[in-house]
Amino acid sequence: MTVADLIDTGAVAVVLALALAVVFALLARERRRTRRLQAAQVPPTTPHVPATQQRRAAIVVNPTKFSTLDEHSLRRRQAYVAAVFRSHGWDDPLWFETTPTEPGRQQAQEALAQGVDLVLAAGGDGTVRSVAEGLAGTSTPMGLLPAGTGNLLARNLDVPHTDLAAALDLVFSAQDQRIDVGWLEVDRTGRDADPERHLFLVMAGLGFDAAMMAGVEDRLKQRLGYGAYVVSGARALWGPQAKVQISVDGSTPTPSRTRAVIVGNCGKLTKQLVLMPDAEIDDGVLDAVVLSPRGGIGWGEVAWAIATRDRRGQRRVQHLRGERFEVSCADPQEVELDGDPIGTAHRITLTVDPGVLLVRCPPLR
Ligand SMILES: Nc1ncnc2c1ncn2[C@@H]1O[C@H](COP(=O)(O)OP(=O)(O)OP(=O)(O)O)[C@@H](O)[C@H]1O
Repeated sequence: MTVADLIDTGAVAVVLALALAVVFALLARERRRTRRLQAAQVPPTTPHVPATQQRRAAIVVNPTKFSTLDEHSLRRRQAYVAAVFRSHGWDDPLWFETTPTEPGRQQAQEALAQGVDLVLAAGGDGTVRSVAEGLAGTSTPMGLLPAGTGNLLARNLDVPHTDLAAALDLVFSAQDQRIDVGWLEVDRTGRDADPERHLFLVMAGLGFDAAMMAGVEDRLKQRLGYGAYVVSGARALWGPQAKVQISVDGSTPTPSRTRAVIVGNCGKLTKQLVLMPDAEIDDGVLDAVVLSPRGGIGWGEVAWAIATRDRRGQRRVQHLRGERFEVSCADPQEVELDGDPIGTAHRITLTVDPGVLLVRCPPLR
């Protein structure tokens, strides 16, 4: 064996050793995590609370968000959640499953009819939004057990979105906060006599961001999680500008050529990425951002304005505030509701309903 062969063999051995070290470190971390989770899933002891004083929660679950769990793991998780409620002196929760046509509102209303003290939405932002439709205007609070990809409301309210035990802890330690809800009216043809009306909690809008959401394929979302939005966003960046007219609180519509009009009840996309730095979920107004980049440099300016949380706005990024936004467009544009694409429309109207939803979450500020 020559010296070169020895060096080659040595280098291969070092690389293999490093690769093995990484694999073992990852396995050890995974084992520690599993042990921690199993420890956390030991049912805690139950205090005695007379049955007549016991409170009860309902949990509205989107089963598609747990489809990777087998029947046994699903039952174990349900048993763990019930044990946590009992350990706090609550009755076993009532469980409701969503369906494609009844994604949460009806289940929340059924839970209300049964007199529950709290309704937890266990799913993504679509489930949360629909449960909120059932609870808005009532005195029953909504809690979150986030199980989606974006979990935008949970991120905005600082509710843990990757740790079931921490999200459950919050149910028993946090206070109820009043938040605003937004309403989106969708006129698909520009002449709809009876436009669809949807509640939103985070943001709704049309253009680039909606096209990006519409472009996220479910398979990619399962494989890449949040990364799927990045892939779709990269594809949607190069679409044409849309001719829109924007009216705020009844003002004369202002024409503009834009890539996106996004109206927010709150403004965070992730902890670091804040699209509307002034948006507060309990201030009784909506914030909006109008993005009008042209070409790569324009997108660079938009990215810089968002990354630096620029509040003043500039020619490519305009910030607006108001209680009622009307946006109409010459050609139909993709519309998005809390991160979910809902098809195209010629005109959307967005309004705010201040403080009508109680949410159990950390203090808002
Ligand atoms: N039992 C069910 N079977 C199939 N689809 C369902 C069922 N229940 C609800 N859905 C659909 O799930 C969607 C709502 O999903 P959800 O909001 O929980 O996650 P998401 O919006 O996909 O979240 P994310 O994008 O963050 O993962 C709705 O389109 C609803 O019709």
